[in-house]
Amino acid sequence: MSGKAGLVVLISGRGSNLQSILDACADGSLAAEVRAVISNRPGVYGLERARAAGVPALELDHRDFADRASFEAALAERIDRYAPDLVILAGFMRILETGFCQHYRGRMLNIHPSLLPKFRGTHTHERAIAAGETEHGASIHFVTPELDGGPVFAQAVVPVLAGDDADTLAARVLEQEHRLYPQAIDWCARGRVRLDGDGVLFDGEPLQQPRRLTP
Ligand SMILES: Nc1nc2c(c(=O)[nH]1)N[C@@H](CN(C=O)c1ccc(C(=O)N[C@@H](CCC(=O)O)C(=O)O)cc1)CN2
Ligand SMILES: NCC(=O)N[C@@H]1O[C@H](COP(=O)([O-])[O-])[C@@H](O)[C@H]1O
Repeated sequence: MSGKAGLVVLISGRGSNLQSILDACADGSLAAEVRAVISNRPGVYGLERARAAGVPALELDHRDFADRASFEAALAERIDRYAPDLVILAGFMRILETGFCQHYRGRMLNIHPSLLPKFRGTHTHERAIAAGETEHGASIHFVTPELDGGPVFAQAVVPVLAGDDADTLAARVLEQEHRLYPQAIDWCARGRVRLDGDGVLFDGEPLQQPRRLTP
């Protein structure tokens, strides 16, 4: 037993957040090890990142299954072969059904590119600009059946600058995502953050507001 938390990371694309997690595990700033990476989309670059790090890289194409439930049953079976302490969604672009969420309740995290509860769903950067927001950012939350509705316990904030478009804002947020996710996972890996009913305990105390990453 290495004493490190075991992670299985689910992706659907390029995997830059996966890379930040792999790098943090390698430099020791994250007390965890990535035991496997699973993508619902074949051939994505995130799988190359996993292979380059010597981590098992699996493809499970949701389009090969008759329905969402059968895909998720197969996904859970593969995840559970690695007996993870935490399941990490890192750009995993499938809505998960209740049974799957309950199976991993309290040990499945997601990163969302907005300051939840603002801008749940997709196209968050465009929507933040259109809404005239002066601040935007990313959130880490426990995954529950309610899409992007799980308890948020960590956030990173960036300014929305004059002249920003979705791409420039997304790039500014992504830079902070790469700092935020490893820190948030480390808090969970060390038992400092725990799901408590519909809330979160941080060092045993109810968390009233998400912890914000210092700039
Ligand atoms: N039950 C939950 N499932 C998921 C959550 C969650 O909080 N509860 N977080 C998402 C991540 N996510 C945003 O952060 C998100 C992912 C996917 C979608 C979506 O509309 N997916 C479509 C297909 C899109 C595609 O395949 O390109 C779908 O599943 O039909 C919205 C938000 C992960 N899942
Ligand atoms: N709704 C989920 C969602 O939009 N997640 C977002 O997808 C991107 C994945 O990038 P990556 O593959 O480079 O980590 C990240 O910006 C993440 O916040």
